[in-house]
Amino acid sequence: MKYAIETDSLTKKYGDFLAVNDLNMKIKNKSIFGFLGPNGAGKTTTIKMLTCLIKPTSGTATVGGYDVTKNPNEVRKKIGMVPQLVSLYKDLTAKENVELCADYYGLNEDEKEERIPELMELVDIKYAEDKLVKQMSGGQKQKVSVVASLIHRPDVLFLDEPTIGLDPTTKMVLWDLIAELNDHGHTIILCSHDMYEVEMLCENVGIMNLGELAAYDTPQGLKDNLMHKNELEVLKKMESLSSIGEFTEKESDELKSIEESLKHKSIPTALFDKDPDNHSPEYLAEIQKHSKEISIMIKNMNDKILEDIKKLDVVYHVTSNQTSDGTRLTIAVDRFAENSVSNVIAIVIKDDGNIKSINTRDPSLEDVFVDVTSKKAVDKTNINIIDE
Ligand SMILES: Nc1ncnc2c1ncn2[C@@H]1O[C@H](COP(=O)(O)OP(=O)(O)OP(=O)(O)O)[C@@H](O)[C@H]1O
Repeated sequence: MKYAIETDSLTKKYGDFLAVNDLNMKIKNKSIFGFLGPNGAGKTTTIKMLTCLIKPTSGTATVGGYDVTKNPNEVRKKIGMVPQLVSLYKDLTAKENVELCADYYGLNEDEKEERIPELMELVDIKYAEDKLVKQMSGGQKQKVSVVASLIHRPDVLFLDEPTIGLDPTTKMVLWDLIAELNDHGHTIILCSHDMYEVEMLCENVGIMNLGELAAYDTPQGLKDNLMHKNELEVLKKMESLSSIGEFTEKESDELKSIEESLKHKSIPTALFDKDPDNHSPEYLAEIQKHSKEISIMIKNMNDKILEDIKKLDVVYHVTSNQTSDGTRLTIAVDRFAENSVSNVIAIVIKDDGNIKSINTRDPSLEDVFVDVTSKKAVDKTNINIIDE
């Protein structure tokens, strides 16, 4: 079998609302597949159809070679699911939870005796098998969940944000585990908002947006497709007051404390870089008095630069963030358009010479995600909830 999962025009409507629209997707057997998309994109609805929790409105899907509508019981034997919110019995021990799951799948005593310790060893949770779930940490519970989901040796394992909320070390242990499970021949469907996790683990990635499969490729293939976009990052120093031209400069020892107090008010602070030791108390008092106006003036300057940059037809999008040491402009420009980068830089320099650094970088999976999902959702506030 080449594909663990194949969908054919798979569609789900909640009332009139199309949650999944005509999904055609193939997931290679024994691969790790990253399933991405913004909140509400339709991932969970798709997974629910593939795991036979809800029925498609139209279209079909096969999982492990079985049709989800015609042979749901066969599909259920082929799959395991680790939900986002761990669903274990809190008053039972880890081992008791796993045994319950084994009973659900009809394993006999010999099978239980063989598989439970084996899996507990594999995910390194055997040491805590007699601990009550309510006394376990998030990472320990997640591992018990994984053991429970694997007890019937499913071909296809669905993991819904398996590492959310875990510390970096436990995350790495789970990443190793996911790779190891894949080495053991399990196909893994990984829903995650962690781009690093997806990029590191997944052979292929599908990005859902507004109920449709908006992109599907290897992580590198997705990034290559974005190569026409070049990300330009400009870090501007805090503007000096002299560049705004409102105040005179004289010496003062109070400079640092004023700078600090302005910092706490989240107002740009490096207003003093012409000659930092050269400000009079009157001047500094004046700064404090006018700090609100000053920050508005600086914002207006930045807005003007942004407007000028946006007018260039080689620019896809611009964002501006205030950081503790200046303004960070992130500008996506057309890499292949003539002079695209230099035209943008010319505007930034002309309007404001306070440039600290300018860098370009290649697209990341996060850039791909933003690009693919930038189509905005319609207002869905009036949609009725349909119980399934
Ligand atoms: N039972 C339901 N009744 C009505 N609408 C629903 C129902 N379940 C989901 N939806 C809607 O279907 C759309 C897709 O939801 P879904 O849960 O599949 O998204 P998702 O991609 O999993 O999002 P998230 O990342 O937030 O979990 C959303 O707009 C959601 O509001």
